[in-house]
Amino acid sequence: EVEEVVKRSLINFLAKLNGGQPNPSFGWTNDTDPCKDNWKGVICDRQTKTFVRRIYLSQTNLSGVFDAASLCNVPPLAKSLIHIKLDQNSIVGELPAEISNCRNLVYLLLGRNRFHGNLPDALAKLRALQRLDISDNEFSGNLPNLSQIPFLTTFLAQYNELTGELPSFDLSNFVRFNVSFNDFIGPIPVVTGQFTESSFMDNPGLCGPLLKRDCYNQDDSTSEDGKKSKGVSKDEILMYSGYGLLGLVFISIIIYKLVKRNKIEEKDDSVNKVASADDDIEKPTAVSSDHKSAMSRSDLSVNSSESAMASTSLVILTSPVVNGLRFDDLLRAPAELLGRGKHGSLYKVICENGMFLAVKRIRNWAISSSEFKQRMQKIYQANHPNILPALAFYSSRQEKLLVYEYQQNGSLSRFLHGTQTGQTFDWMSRLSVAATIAEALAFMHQELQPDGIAHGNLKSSNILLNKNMEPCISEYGLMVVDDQDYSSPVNGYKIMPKPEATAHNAFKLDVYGFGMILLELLTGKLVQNNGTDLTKWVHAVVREEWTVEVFDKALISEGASEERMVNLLQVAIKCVNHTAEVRPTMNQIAVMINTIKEEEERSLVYDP
Ligand SMILES: Nc1ncnc2c1ncn2[C@@H]1O[C@H](COP(=O)(O)OP(=O)(O)OP(=O)(O)O)[C@@H](O)[C@H]1O
Repeated sequence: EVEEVVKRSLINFLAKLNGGQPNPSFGWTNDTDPCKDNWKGVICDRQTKTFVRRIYLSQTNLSGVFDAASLCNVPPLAKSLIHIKLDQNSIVGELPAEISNCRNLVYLLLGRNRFHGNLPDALAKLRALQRLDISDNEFSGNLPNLSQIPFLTTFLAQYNELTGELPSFDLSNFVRFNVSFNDFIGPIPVVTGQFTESSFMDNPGLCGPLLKRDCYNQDDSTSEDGKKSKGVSKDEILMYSGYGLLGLVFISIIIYKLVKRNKIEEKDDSVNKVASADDDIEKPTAVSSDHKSAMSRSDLSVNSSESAMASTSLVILTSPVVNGLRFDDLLRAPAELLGRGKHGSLYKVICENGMFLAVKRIRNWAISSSEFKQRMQKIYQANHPNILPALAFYSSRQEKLLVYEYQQNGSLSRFLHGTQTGQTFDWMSRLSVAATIAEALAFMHQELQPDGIAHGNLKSSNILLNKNMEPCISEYGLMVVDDQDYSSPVNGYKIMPKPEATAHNAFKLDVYGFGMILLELLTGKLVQNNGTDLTKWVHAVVREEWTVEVFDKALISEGASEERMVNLLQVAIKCVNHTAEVRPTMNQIAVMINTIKEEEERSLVYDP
């Protein structure tokens, strides 16, 4: 059931929208449940029906105020809400700054109402926002810096009284954009492709080639002799390009010298930079994760033209942690290579503010930048607490960078197989880890099924333990599973399913990977064990008869329930079935594991 506090706040929210009166015809009442009792316009998550995802109250004769605080200052609601649609009503008042606490909002549609006043600056903090419609209201003042919102693709603000300059939107990302019929001034953003004058019309102060209004001559449109000046003269262009050329030569010389010096210094320096210029010729050997090298600073690890261009193009997703971080900051920071796989390298990077980041660098991934961005957007929006979110990303044709928070407690693989930990990993903890990962994956699969985005590389080294020792799945969706990936062993697993190229099978491949993680948890054995294949071995042992031999000795000596270990083993065996089609879905798996976990919990309560 939906939490009581959420229910109360929703009822309060609707009463304010309705001019202070509760509206019984909407069915939002104290004695009913928002998710189970058909509250008008309330849509909840499909799986558990316990959290409110969308509020759709378009065209419902609402004429009160939008009390954002009663939605967004209530943490569970603020976290779960992704859509708010209130367009085509007669809502009055301002848009409160509290809206920025609903940080997972993807749609905010407020068009065709009677909102007035300034838009809160905090609106720009809605990092997940994709569609913002404030059109046909009476909003005034300047726009917040909405160009900071990485995935905004629809912005409709026509028919308001907005003033000031437009933020520097990158219109190539937009599907719909309209700021016409306002009082904006200054240059319009660079317009590519589909947008025409109609997106900007009726703003007398706007200028730019599209509007046939020259921005250079806005204030001083006539020269002394009364003729219209043509902006920058030919002579000036020649003069400036001369300076530019000279500058370029000068910079190239400096760079050449620095690179030379840097290379000499690098000879004895075992430190790896996130992007060293000669990375391509480095031998592709994996460096063990406990490789500890002396850190040193290097301020030239990428050619300057790339870094200059890139300094603006790191897309920051979660602002508070990495705000202001630039691509070239990353390249310059001291870094330690943690691993180099078939698909990319992973670096531990120390930021200037002392924060540790993990930066995944993927080269030559044949995916266009816009496709990649869309993919990141989808994953970011799915948003589950046990999926490690990327803090930022960068994409160019040659390489993609993903920035994650570094997890000091390492991976599940290290925890299970590492010798140094000295901590016991008991049965209940293993079962909880399995249940948590299963649930998180089931959630992600459900959210991302329509887009065909599976994890693609699920294994115990991609399950990280956060500071509370809870498992978090990292690198979700960084691998597009294609024919080739199926035919060659991924993850170092010996037995791989036959080539199956559909997106559907990418999800089944995750199920296989999850099954292998279960086997690791149960047996305590490494997946890649000098040719001894874990699934083959497990199958062989199991074929004989159900036997305790397969289980980790630590679990046996702890006295873990054999019955429940066998139950979990059966789930694992279903997951690693050679025929992808007969493997269960992650949702079914999550249910099975939860049942086992509940039985375990009951036994803990009742057993003396
Ligand atoms: N955010 C992170 N914090 C701490 N350690 C991490 C983080 N991400 C990955 N690691 C660890 O760094 C090591 C190297 O990671 P990397 O992703 O390169 O290796 P991999 O998962 O074995 O291979 P690949 O994912 O390329 O198939 C792994 O042991 C992994 O557990």
